[in-house]
Amino acid sequence: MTLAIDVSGLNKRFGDKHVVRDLSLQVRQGEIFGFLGPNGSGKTTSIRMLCGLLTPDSGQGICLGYDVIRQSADIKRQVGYMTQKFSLWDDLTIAENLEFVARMFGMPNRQQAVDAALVELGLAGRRSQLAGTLSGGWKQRLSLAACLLHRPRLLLLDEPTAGVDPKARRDFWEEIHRLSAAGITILVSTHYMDEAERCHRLAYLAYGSLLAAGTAEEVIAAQRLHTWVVNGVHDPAVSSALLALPGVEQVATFGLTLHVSGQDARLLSAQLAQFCQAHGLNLQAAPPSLEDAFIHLMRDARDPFQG
Ligand SMILES: Nc1ncnc2c1ncn2[C@@H]1O[C@H](COP(=O)(O)OP(=O)(O)OP(=O)(O)O)[C@@H](O)[C@H]1O
Repeated sequence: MTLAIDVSGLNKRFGDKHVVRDLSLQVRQGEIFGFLGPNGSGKTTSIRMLCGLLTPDSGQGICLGYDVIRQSADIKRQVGYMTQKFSLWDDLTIAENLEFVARMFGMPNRQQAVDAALVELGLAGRRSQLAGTLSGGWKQRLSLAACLLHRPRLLLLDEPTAGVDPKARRDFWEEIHRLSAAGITILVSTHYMDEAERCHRLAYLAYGSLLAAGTAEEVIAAQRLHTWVVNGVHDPAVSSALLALPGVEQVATFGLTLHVSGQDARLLSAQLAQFCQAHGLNLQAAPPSLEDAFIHLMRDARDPFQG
């Protein structure tokens, strides 16, 4: 197993805000590693520190064989960064956008690299289309092609599929898995559970601290939750009534079903059975989901800026 990233004790402050606290993390080469957590939890800041785009205030580590503090310029050359916003030129065609980026990187054999990227990302048929006229999914594909032009070994994707339809998202993830299989390491920040489940491993951050890391299965198992699903709930008052029962630690609503979780399996099942029988509700045991695990993780996390 080769590690692409191995860092420990990374910290970053902006003014008096401690945005990333003692981050220690290992990412394997060729792995798709997801970063999840609420807005402002430090995902982007962490990712940028890991790959030399931002200097940590303290800490140490290696990325792609280079020191994250002293050799950040060497790391940056090997990184492709796809930001949240489409940042190419609307009034250039797809091919012109890629040619422009290739020139900015000072790449030799520019035309060849652009033609290869167009074919690899399925953009060849649209090479003369203006970028501004593309749908969200195609724009995202063009952004990906642009950040792969210089053949990076590490790819950073910052909420890459926000606002993109489900079919385009699925296609995009197929592409990401193809790149990972070719040995490119991929760090991706996301708020989507289905994307989190497509990552090989993930980290959950809240208020700058790493609360959990591992495969989705490991993150779920570490919470030691037992979950029951209560079906056909139309009355919002049911949720608060359930939350007040002994043994119930959290209730999450998914449409007309409620996921009720706690760590004490016997107490939880006895209380729920009694409640559901009394209220004529259907009750089924279910494996806890990643979202249940994340909600549980957040229960004990405190926002230091809110006191
Ligand atoms: N350059 C900066 N200067 C000052 N504060 C910053 C800077 N960059 C980020 N922050 C602050 O650091 C905190 C963490 O931001 P970051 O973008 O890393 O979070 P995030 O988890 O990626 O959030 P989101 O999910 O909203 O993208 C936020 O409070 C943000 O306002």
